[in-house]
Amino acid sequence: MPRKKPFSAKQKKRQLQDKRERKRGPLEAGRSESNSRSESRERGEENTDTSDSESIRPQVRRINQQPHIVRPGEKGYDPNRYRLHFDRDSKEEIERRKKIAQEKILEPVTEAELEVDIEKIYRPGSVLDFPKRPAWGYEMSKEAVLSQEEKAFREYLQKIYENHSPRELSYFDHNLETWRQLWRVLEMSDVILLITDIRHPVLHFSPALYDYVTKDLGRSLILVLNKTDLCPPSLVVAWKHYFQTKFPEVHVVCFTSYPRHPEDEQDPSSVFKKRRKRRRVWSSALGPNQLLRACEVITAGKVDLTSWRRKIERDSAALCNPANDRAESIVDSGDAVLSQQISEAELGTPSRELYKDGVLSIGCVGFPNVGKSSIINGLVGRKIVSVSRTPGHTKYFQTYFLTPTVRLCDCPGLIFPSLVDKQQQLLAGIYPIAQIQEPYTSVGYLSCRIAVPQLLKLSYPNGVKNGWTAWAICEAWADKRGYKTAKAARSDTYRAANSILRLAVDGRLCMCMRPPGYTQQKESWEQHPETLEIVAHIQAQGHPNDDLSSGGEEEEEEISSSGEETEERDHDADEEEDAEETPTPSHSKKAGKPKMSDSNPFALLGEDEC
Ligand SMILES: Nc1nc2c(ncn2[C@@H]2O[C@H](COP(=O)(O)OP(=O)(O)OP(=O)(O)O)[C@@H](O)[C@H]2O)c(=O)[nH]1
Repeated sequence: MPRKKPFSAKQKKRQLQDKRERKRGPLEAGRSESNSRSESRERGEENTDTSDSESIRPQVRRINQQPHIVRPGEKGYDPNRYRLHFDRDSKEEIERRKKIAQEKILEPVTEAELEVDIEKIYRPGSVLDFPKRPAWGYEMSKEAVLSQEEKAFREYLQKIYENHSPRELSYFDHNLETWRQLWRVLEMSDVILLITDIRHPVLHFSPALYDYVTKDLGRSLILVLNKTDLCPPSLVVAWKHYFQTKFPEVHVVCFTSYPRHPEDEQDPSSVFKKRRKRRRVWSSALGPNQLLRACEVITAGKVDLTSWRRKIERDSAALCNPANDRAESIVDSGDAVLSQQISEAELGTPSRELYKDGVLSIGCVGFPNVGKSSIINGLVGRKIVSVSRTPGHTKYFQTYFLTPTVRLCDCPGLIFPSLVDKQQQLLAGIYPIAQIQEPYTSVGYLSCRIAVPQLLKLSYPNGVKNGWTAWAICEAWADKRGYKTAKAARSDTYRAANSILRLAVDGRLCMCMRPPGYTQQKESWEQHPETLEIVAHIQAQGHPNDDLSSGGEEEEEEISSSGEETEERDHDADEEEDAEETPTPSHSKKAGKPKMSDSNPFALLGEDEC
């Protein structure tokens, strides 16, 4: 018998990789075959001195694979087929950007460059559409429906790539399975909540989806400007007006799951503080009342929403009376939230009747990481959906009954194609940071827009005198945090870059985009009656941290070296878990004090909307 040839781990890895590539569809194979193998090598080169480069390489490859679609129960079924999937950059492109990051001295951009117009990035009416489900019916076989969808999806991608070069295109989702989730949510929802992050709302608002929902489906669309705690009230007001003017059929609601005081964002030391979210935080979300009001306007009495109103009143009473245990009050009041698995047959077609069985179905749709799951928790008043700072955490849609007449549906994050700068997308948190192929350009992009070296209190690293490059910022942050490579004990710039990007995505290094003309009219937005009213309201309610000891809603914690290390790992799913283990402090002392969470200051923005 011939002797077995030795087979190294590296060869085995290559063999598995080739096998996976063979399984991929022709479109994907054609596009990425040339650089797929070099990808891991290139990541290796990039991180030869990065201790965790080995573990990152397979992740980087994984995110770029088009999943091989096999049904549950069949051989080769891939439970991770809903993962985010984008086209990837070539090795040459990455090398080019890395060189620039090392050499180019960063210059701050003007304030006006932070302004973004949706027309420029989405080109409404162009091929930058989202894939729509081809017409189907129950008389068609499952195979026929699937193959028709696959064909339509291939054509959709082809059209985009025929009209735009990969360099000008944003990252967008190439995974048909994720779009299928959106189709299901659209088919079963009466109202669509399009959730956006207030720091980059135009990035997250697809005009194609707006048109499809309001015109083709004849449904209502509520735009949620979420995470309003991260941006000054004047900017929230300006964005609200921008969307209402451009998209007249949209209902705008402002929301935050973690209310905080505007003073906090001016405090540079807050960069070094980690906001730890505690169990009771969900009950203090700002916005449920306004969302209810928008739904009341939309349904115009066709659905009985009194159970939702009663729930909000009860939750608010429970919050004002901390002696009540929140969980008990929910169970006692019969508000246990039922999650529901929906079968294909139950979904119905887009033309299904509105408010079927007297139930209002609300579909929560949006980019990854905009806070869809957090909004669901905020509406329910407690954690029912897991939340993570890693985008793409929600993998498949799930429905929950908020009350017997209101059903919520959480959709996985979707990335619509656009022409927005990829760096802006990365800073908006669409891509798992641990899997970014080249993070330095994003650090440079951020540093041209906010004063990163000052905010992080960085000193020039050895040999740097003439100004900051993105690379030097990462080196200085690595030196400050003590990030060293395992092999050569050099400054671990790759890890430092990841750390800076995490701070940006979390909002501790906060970059906010602005609507066109905002800079010129900044003062008038700051003096806008709606802004002044909101500021006065917030100030009258006091600082939310005043009652931290009483409510246990959040706590700011200095980042320690080791603490950040835990955070650096990509396995940060379910960030609430830590907090759940932390005992909730007693809340007897300041129970009577008014809280910011008692009412939503953004409710002042409009009678029926914000
Ligand atoms: N500051 C702030 N952070 C928020 C708010 N809502 C959510 N977040 C944070 O944003 C991150 C993403 O929240 P999720 O609710 O998991 O977002 P998602 O849209 O469901 O994300 P996917 O599962 O990727 O689709 C988490 O780190 C949350 O803590 C908010 O109102 N304010």
